[in-house]
Amino acid sequence: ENGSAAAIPIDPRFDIAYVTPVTIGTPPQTLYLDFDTGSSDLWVFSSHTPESQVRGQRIYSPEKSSTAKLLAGHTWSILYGDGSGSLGNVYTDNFTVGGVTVTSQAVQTAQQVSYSFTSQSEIHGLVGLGFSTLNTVFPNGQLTFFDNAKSTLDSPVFTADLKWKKEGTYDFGFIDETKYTGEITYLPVQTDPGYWTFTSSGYAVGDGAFHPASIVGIADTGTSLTYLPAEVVTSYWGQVDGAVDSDYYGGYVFPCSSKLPSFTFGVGPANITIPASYINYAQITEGSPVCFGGLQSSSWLGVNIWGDVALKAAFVVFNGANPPTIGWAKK
Ligand SMILES: O=C(Cc1ccccc1)Nn1cnc2ccccc21
Repeated sequence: ENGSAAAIPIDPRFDIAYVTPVTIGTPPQTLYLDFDTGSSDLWVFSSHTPESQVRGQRIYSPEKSSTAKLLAGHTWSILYGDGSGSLGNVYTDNFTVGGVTVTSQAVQTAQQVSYSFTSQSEIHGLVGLGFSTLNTVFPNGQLTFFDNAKSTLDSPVFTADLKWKKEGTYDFGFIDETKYTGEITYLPVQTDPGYWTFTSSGYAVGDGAFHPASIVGIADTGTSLTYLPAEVVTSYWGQVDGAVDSDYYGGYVFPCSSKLPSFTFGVGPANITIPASYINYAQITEGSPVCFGGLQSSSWLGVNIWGDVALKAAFVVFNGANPPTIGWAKK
């Protein structure tokens, strides 16, 4: 059975993250979760999360679900690249998103969450859509929702149609031709260690010359911004008067009044252009004349990340066939 679900920005001012409604258990408990191709744990705020760490989030209570089963002796603990993290124990239960149901999905219940999760009341947990090799459940790693659902889908794919400051969609099992223009360019995916890793064929700043290059990076719906090699972001921000890479603000900032160039990245023989407006990410604080860039250096990360700033400029196909591929189309 195929499905389609909304990807809703959690903040109307800028696209920090997107959440998608899911139901867990019997009777169904509805939570809004961050679908994240950059990790592979499905975890939720729960009745096991200390009240001091819950601030407005909806919680999953397995004890109120007649279909919940404790996965005895299993625990999990995850640390994300931005330093946030969570840990807890594991149940299996019915899990439905956009009409696609997995009857025995591993649902990781949080017994601890870091402050950055406590502080974001609109995110009630995560659904990892990376490869299941990254799952942190011990002693037996669990399968992602997509890996469990794959065999019931018409096609082993899901697509991301994220939008700038608007609601987009995740589709499961089919490719909606009305959501993109032209052709989809498919690229090989490196599945080790478990991210959707692909190689971009280069970049251009604004209307400037295209620079052929091999930029290996991950397509990560769980990361807000896009982090690329220093030489790429330096040539981009070099075109913006007053832009500086600020230690104080932790990245490239620029005068909000600046006219930014667009940014184009190669996908095989094709390319995707990120409009300047997506790269004018946000004012440092409400009303500030200083703005934070959506394109940042990856040099301190050790990995290039095509986050939401890039993904929302395209229609992206995550093809879970063997071998997996990733498809990019304009829209
Ligand atoms: O952890 C990262 C990569 C990152 C972002 C920003 C700075 C350094 C590294 N993204 N991510 C992917 N899924 C996530 C889930 C929660 C938090 C971050 C998440």
